[in-house]
Formats: sequence, structure tokens, C-alpha cells
Amino acid sequence: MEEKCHLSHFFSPPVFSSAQKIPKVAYQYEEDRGPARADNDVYNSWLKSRTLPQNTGTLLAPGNHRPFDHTTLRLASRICKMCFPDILRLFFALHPWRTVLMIILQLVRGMLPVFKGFSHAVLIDEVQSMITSGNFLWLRLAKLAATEVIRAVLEFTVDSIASSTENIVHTSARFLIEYKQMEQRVRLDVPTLANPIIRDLLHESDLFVRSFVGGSSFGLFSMFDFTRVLVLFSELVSHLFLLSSLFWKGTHSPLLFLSLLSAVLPPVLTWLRGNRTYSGGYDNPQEAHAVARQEKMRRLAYSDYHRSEVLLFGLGPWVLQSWARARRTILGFEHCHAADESGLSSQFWSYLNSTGLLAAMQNLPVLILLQSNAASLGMFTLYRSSIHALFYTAGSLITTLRLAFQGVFLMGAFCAAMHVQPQLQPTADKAIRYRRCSKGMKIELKNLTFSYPTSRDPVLKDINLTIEAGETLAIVGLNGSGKSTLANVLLRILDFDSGIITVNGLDIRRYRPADYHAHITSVFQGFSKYDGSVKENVGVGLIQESQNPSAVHEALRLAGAADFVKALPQGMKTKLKTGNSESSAWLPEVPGAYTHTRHELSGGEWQRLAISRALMRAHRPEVELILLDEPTSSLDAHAQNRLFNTVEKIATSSTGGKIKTVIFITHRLSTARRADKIAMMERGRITEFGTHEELLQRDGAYAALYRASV
Ligand SMILES: Nc1ncnc2c1ncn2[C@@H]1O[C@H](COP(=O)(O)OP(=O)(O)OP(=O)(O)O)[C@@H](O)[C@H]1O
Repeated sequence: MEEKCHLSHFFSPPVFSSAQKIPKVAYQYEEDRGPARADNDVYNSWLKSRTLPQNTGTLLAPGNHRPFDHTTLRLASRICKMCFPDILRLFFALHPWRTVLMIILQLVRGMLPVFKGFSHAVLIDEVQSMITSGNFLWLRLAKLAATEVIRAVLEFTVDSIASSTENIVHTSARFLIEYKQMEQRVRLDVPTLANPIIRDLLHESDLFVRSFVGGSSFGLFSMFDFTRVLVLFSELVSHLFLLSSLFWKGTHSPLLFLSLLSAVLPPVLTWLRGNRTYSGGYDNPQEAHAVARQEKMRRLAYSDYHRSEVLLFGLGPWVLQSWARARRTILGFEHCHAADESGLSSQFWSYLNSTGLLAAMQNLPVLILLQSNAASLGMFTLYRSSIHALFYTAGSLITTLRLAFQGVFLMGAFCAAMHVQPQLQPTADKAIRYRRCSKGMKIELKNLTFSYPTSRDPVLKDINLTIEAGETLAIVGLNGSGKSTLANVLLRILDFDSGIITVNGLDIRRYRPADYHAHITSVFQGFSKYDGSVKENVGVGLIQESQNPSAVHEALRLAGAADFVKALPQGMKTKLKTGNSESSAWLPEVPGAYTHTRHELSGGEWQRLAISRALMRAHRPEVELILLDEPTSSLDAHAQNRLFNTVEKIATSSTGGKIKTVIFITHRLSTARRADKIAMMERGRITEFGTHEELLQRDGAYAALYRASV
């Protein structure tokens, strides 16, 4: 650790250790919402503020403080110019008059301490003159006391009105900002969220929102603190005014200058000392890595979800050792930070600050003034209290402005994030409404290629495939051949790199994903287990029917889940234990708490619920595609057959014609043969395509796989 201290990691800026890949489509703008250029500028300024000149190609980790230099100051002012009016307009629209009142009251609030000091000084002067003159008037004293009480009542009233107005404005602002954040999240799709820069943008946008919730408790500057700046500013100005008025008579401007210097110097010294490091994050990638590792190991140790594997594989000692290593590294860094804080130069500044030198300096002007005739005890008290208040106000203002400087970049992230367009969303001029076909969905793929952002080679290569409306297609192949990826591309969860997909004759990229998804139902291979009841788990398949018990029951019946659900302690209302809920690992293990009131399901039972969810909407006339990715991997042979009979029935009209296209991915070739066509996938390509009989006759990879499976 000694060596690390010497390496002075602490002054090196916190950056991502691995270079971030700048994504192919970094940012799209909302075309129909104002000038895209301004949004583009905010985004670019935000991104530039994270770029370190001395570390070309690397970016500051999200949440970390920007260096205070000429370039970042310019960027901050650009962001302010573009974002601040928008944000103010947003909040101002909530409570226009209350906001104005709040601002006025904050300005008045800032002047109150000066009035108080002045009132006290007058009181002291009066008492002093009464004592020195020997003419002690009780009535005069009572009048002065009454004036002071009235002043206090007025101060209290202004303060109360200011606080209640502030509360109302803040509560609404908090709701609005959180709502905007939620809105941001729910509209973004998988490819957009896979973009690391967008993830960082959202992270900083979240910090901006969090600053509203915590009221700066995270050391973040929120818009609420803007009002604090107003109070501090008005307080500072009123103290300055008061102090200058004390020195007006006579030529005492050097004294005034000395007073101000002695008051403002300590916070400036503190600021200079504090400005040498970037705070607000982990200074070093190694430290950040250790913190992440420590957290990961702690989760492993606590998590019920991982408990069985931790026990079975004997991971206990490894978890403990890894945690201890990470913890030791962190403690080492903490020790270094502490050593740095108590370094010689740092100690010197603190010492200078804490010596009586500056305090003594503050007394000099008043000692000189006391020689003059104008001097009084009240003036002396007023001077002392005012100079102290000036001292603290200047310090608070500098700290607040420093936070505000960092807050500007978080605000920039929030503004830019508001305009990020989901990658899969077509632009307004290209978007078309979904074209329906009464016989199901016709899908054509031509030369389709796709790669994940992290993959070296394409996962789907040159795929050509036609699925006729109403046809049933089975996709088979070895593990990792790209079946689920192809399904996700067809479902428009993932985009593709090149080639074309047409749905009912039109380019899939021109459909709005939400519009397209309304015509599909699906069971994903890694389906979700929702933290809720059976009814909630199934109901999400068709939200408008989720509260209808008979609709949920029918879906359960079709998926063969009705019997086991009936046997659950509270039937459809039984709360389920998902097992993957990290939150449950942190909740206290007390009788009646989370884990004890929830019911565990088997893998097959969960799968039946996922199928029920898909079947909630499968029968709807607008649904033209049913895509099932290994829907029966945990089901027994009877259940599997029943499910395919059900799906076949749903896909067929009462007159016997096909009305829905069905695609299913399976490793069970006995079910694949039920399909009209089979596509055999190998290493990202469709190598064989045809009916079961045709593929057997061909005696290729499918035939070999089929023979191995039976
Ligand atoms: N999110 C991801 N990021 C990067 N690579 C991925 C991702 N998901 C899958 N892959 C890779 O893409 C390839 C195809 O995976 P996919 O899940 O599509 O295969 P599969 O045929 O469905 O396999 P299985 O039969 O095991 O379900 C694999 O090599 C896998 O490692």
C-alpha cells in the first residue's frame, strides 16, 4: 500500500480501465420535438465533459466530478444556456405564482439575518446609552423589546410561508422529475440500452433525479439548491451592504477591504485545498474494481438464489477470500486517501485556517474604528456578527457553487436523455402502420446478418428464409447456433446489421415496435418471473384483461396450469417466490416477512405460467404470430403434446383455415416434425430448410440430429 501512496493514484482521474467502444448508432434525436441541433449540442457537450485531454480515448466514469478548468467551464456554460431555460420552464409551469413567491421569499429570507443583527445592535446601543447617561427608562426598554418581538414574529411568518411554499413546489417538482425519469426508461429498447454511452448518460440522468429526492444528501446539486444560492447570495449582499454602511462615514475604505479579505480568505483557502482532487467517485480503476468485487461477493454470501450452488460447489471459502482481498484493497485505498488528506501541505492550509491569525485580522478594523466618535457597543456587535456571517455565507456559497458546477453536467445528462430516441423506433417520416393479413403473418428474410455489440463474428450470417402466412415453422439446431437470437430479431427486440426483413410485404424497420408487438405473442427462452401473484404473472400477457379472473383462468387452463394453481394455498392469488429477486436476499428473515409468505414453484410450473401469459392474448384476432422459444423444455411429453394441440387450435379458424403464423424453437425433434417447415441452424446459418420428410431424405445434419434424438 505504501507503494500505491507514492504512485499518487489519488490525483489521477477516475476513468474506465477498459476503453469504451463508441457504438455504431450513438444517438438519435426526436425529429418531431423542436430543433434537434440543440439536443445534439447538449449531448455532445456532456460527452466532451467526460473526455480527459491527457487521456485521449478514455472517459470519466459516470458520476465522477469534472475537473475545474477552462474547457469544462465553457462546456458547463453551454449546457446551462441550452438546458436551464427548459428545466425552469418545466418547473415554472407546475406552480407559476407559487414559484415566483418562493423566489421572492428566498431573497427576503436571505436579508433576515442582517435585520436581526441591526435590531440587536440598536437594542444594545439604547441600553448602553441609558446606562451611561444614568437615565434608565423602563417604558423605552419595553418598547424596544416589543419591537424585537414583532421583528421575530415577522421573521417566523416569512420563514413559515417560505417553507410551506417551498414544500409544495418541491413536492410537485420531485414528482414531475421522477415521472420524466420513468418515462425515459420505459420507452427505451434493448439495443439502445446496450449502448454503453447511453447507459452512462442514463446513469448521470438518474443522479440528477436522485438529487431531488435526497435534497443534496448525496452531495449532488439539485434544482432545489438553486433557491439556496438565492438565499446565500441575498445574505451575502445584505451583509456587504451593512458592513460598508459602517465604514461610510470617514475614509475607511482600506478598513472595509481588510475586513472583507479576512472574512473571505478562509473559505477561499479551503476551496483551493479542496479543488485539487476530483471527488464523488472512486479515484482509481483498481479501487472501483475492488468495490465492485466486494459487493459481488457480499451478494453471493447473502443471496438465497445462489445458496444451493454456493454450497454444492463449496464456494464459501472462495467467496470469503475474494471478499477479504477486495476489502483489504479498499481499506488500503482509504488509508492512502486519509494520508493524503493529512499530508504536509494539507496540514499547513488547515493550520493557517485554524490559527487565530485571521480572526485577529478581523478585529483590527473595529479596534481602529473604536478610536473614532462614531463607535458604539451595538456597532461593535453588529460588525462582529456580520463579519462572521459573511465568513460562513461566502464559504457556503463557494461550496454550493462548486456542487452546482458538477450538477450542471448531471442536468445536461438529464436533458440529453430526454431526447434519446429508441434505436428501433422509425423516424416520423418513415413510420407506417402495421399492415394486417387475415391469414397470419408473412415474414421474409433476405441476406440477414446480425452481431451482438460484444461479439467478434456475426451470430447470424446471411439468413434467407420465407415463412408464409399461417405456416408453422420449427427452428432446430445445436446449442449456440443462433436460434434464440433469430427469434429476438424477428420479435424486433434486437435490430439487425444488414439484409432485410419484410412483414406482410413491408420493411419491418418501418413499423413502430409497439405497433408490431401488438400483433405478436411469445414465450421467451429466458422468460420473466415477476415478483407477484400467479394472477399477476399471467395477467401481464394482456394488461386490459389482467384483472379478469375468468380470462386468467382460461389462459391457465389452455397451458395445462389450472390444476396446480388450484392446489396452491391461495389459488391464483398466491404470491410467488421468484428466486432471482436480489431484493429478497436483503430482507430480514423474520416469520411472516417476504420469503416466508411466498410460494416456490418448480421449473415446469413456472414454464406453464409463462405459456399461460403468452396464451392470454394468443386468441385475439389482431395477434398474427405466435413465437415460442423452447416452450416445453421443462414439460413432460403429455404436457408438450397438449400445448402443441392447443396452439394449433388457436392458429386455426372455425372453418379450418389457418389464421396465425406459428414459429417454435425446439430441441425435441419429435415435436419439430409437427411443423409445416423446419429450418436447421448451424453456426448462425440456415443450412437446411424443408419438411420433415424432405430433410430426412436429404440425410444431412437434421437427419443425423433426428436419428440421435430417437
Ligand atoms: N447477449 C448476448 N451478447 C453476446 N453474445 C450473445 C448474447 N446472447 C447470445 N450470444 C451468443 O450468440 C450465439 C447464439 O446464441 P443463441 O442463444 O441465439 O443460441 P441458441 O441456438 O438459441 O442456443 P440454445 O440452443 O443453447 O438456446 C452464442 O454463441 C452466444 O454465445
